[in-house]
Amino acid sequence: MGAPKRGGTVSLLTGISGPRDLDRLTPEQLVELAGEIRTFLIQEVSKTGGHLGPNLGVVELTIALHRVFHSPADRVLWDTGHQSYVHKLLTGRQDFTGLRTRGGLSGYPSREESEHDVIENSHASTVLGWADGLAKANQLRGVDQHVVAVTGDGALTGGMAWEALNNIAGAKDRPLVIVVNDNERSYAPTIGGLANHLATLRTTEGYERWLERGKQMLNRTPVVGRPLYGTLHGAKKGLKDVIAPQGMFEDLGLKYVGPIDGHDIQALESALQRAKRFGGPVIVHCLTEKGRGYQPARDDEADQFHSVNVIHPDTGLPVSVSGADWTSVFGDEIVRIGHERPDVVAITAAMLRPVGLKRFAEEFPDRVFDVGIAEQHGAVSAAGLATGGLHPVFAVYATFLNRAFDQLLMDVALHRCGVTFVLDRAGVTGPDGASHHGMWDMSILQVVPGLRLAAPRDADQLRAQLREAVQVKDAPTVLRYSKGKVAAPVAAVGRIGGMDVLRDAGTDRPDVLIVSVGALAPLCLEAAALLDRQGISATVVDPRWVKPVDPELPALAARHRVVATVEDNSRAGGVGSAIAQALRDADVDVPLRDFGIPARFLPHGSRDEVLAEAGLTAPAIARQVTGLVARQEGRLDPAGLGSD
Ligand SMILES: Cc1ncc(C[n+]2csc(CCOP(=O)(O)OP(=O)(O)O)c2C)c(N)n1
Ligand SMILES: CC(=O)[C@@H](O)[C@H](O)COP(=O)(O)O
Ligand SMILES: [Mg+2]
Repeated sequence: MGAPKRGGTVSLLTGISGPRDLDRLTPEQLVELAGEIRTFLIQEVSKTGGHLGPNLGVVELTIALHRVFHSPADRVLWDTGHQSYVHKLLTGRQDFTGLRTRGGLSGYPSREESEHDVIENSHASTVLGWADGLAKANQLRGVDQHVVAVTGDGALTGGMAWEALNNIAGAKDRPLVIVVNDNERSYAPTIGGLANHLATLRTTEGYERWLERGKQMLNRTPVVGRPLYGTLHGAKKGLKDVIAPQGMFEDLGLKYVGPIDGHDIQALESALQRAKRFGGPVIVHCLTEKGRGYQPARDDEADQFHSVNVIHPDTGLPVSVSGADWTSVFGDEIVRIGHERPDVVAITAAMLRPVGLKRFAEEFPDRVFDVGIAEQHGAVSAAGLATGGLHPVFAVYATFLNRAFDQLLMDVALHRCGVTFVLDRAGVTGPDGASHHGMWDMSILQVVPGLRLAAPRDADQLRAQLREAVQVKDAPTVLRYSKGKVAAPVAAVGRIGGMDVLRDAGTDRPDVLIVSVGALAPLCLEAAALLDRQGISATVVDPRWVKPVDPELPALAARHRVVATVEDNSRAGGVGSAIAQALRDADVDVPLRDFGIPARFLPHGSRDEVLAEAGLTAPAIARQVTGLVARQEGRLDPAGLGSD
């Protein structure tokens, strides 16, 4: 029944090896367990970093869910999954020492970790789609299984959530429990009409509590109470209409239960039991508080500790302050541009601060649009803004642009709209794992006619290319840069066409042309130095704008024996592929080796660990290039290049 806690009392949490261990706990013990979990989260996530605020907000909700529903026989699905730490604690995973690091627990559900986990994708607004599909499968196959989808209020601002709700509401006989974890925030307060409507529903909070208390009171007087409760319950609908106007969920045809105090385990269990028995789709609207029980999180106006780095548990202050990052370089430059260009406006998909638009919003409050977690809408509305005479700059994480590809292609590019997309967290990000690596943008964007794509190598280039981008009025422009600290400045030693020469080979018949994309310039220069030690001469260029391929590049390649392209993007269809095609189109027959991320899902770990696993290290590149040259010339043994 659990190991002794400090001070000799027994820890309830360590006695939980699976959800069924919750069944034997008394209501008092459940409250005590919730306290232990909060203490655990604060102590452990402070050491590793992670989604502390969201998880502090779902402690009681997760306990109630796992008491009422029997995972994995029943399926409990999490939207985005960043709030699944408590779920992990209750399903046999209590070693958080390696959270989000190589070999440690993922920061999101993971099928590899547990049979209790289903959705690994950390892109928001997908849970209702998953649940709809699972419920349809169960109905078709006659599987007796409860499906529970937990979605945040923020995730409900995503279009896919409403596509799913439209389907779910259309099937009144298909059981499905939707839990809305309403903490009124995404990072910042959730925007839009939905948030306003949820607020209206919240005001009927007294109604449910009144009903709950009435039921308890009347149940205490069975002779009179029960018939009276039945009368009252019968009057409930009319009463509710008086106290609380019909909500849109009920207008859609969904049974609505709530709002429920999301920190009252008994109220939650009562509501979930009602939902469990309901023979069709039902919404349980739970009111929770992000960061609950941890004052530094509650005081954090920005995002209530949505995602923290390593912090002091007592104060919530960061243990170390990182240097200038790509995001802040962008954030400062877009403000300068904003002062010069009144037509420039900014768009964010519920991530104003994470993408660096806080200062722009402070300086130009009327010129920044938070569209909610709605990247598709962000892209289409950008086409509208451009058509209306403005120049939108849509700042978004590279991986989240994936879902707005069609809108970028068919709304922005087809209509030749001057929209600038600024992709933060491009390339390998690291701790957030497979669905967060921004490794696809330079592949999918290759097919967009007219689009111009830049990969700045350092802060100066980011500032310069951002300015070049917002000058383009008849096509989409894209800038993409990594997560975290900005790369060390790399000066050009010359220019060929639009390409910066970063290293001259020092001979008029160099062996290797290395095409360095974006932030990997230092890595490419290091590889060139290793090659030089082998007597292999290398030119290093940074194309700056990687799409379209610089017209001078084929001729430059023709003056070398081999070409190597190096990019922090999938190899499949990336910049290397585009350059290879340009060489073929120019009849330049020079062997090309494209270095990039293999076309597979990469697990979480540090950025350097994942890049190394992808073969993106200087020794690995130099070794392979040596082999290529050797094959060309029957020269040198690549083994002489040292280890990674
Ligand atoms: C498509 C997409 N866009 C942006 C994000 C970044 N993101 C992660 S969590 C989050 C806020 C989610 O808010 P909500 O659904 O209310 O959950 P809460 O954190 O409040 O529990 C955002 C915007 C994402 N995961 N997916
Ligand atoms: C869950 C989610 O999508 C984001 O909160 C993600 O964790 C972003 O992390 P960083 O902002 O730390 O890159
Ligand atoms: Mg929320």
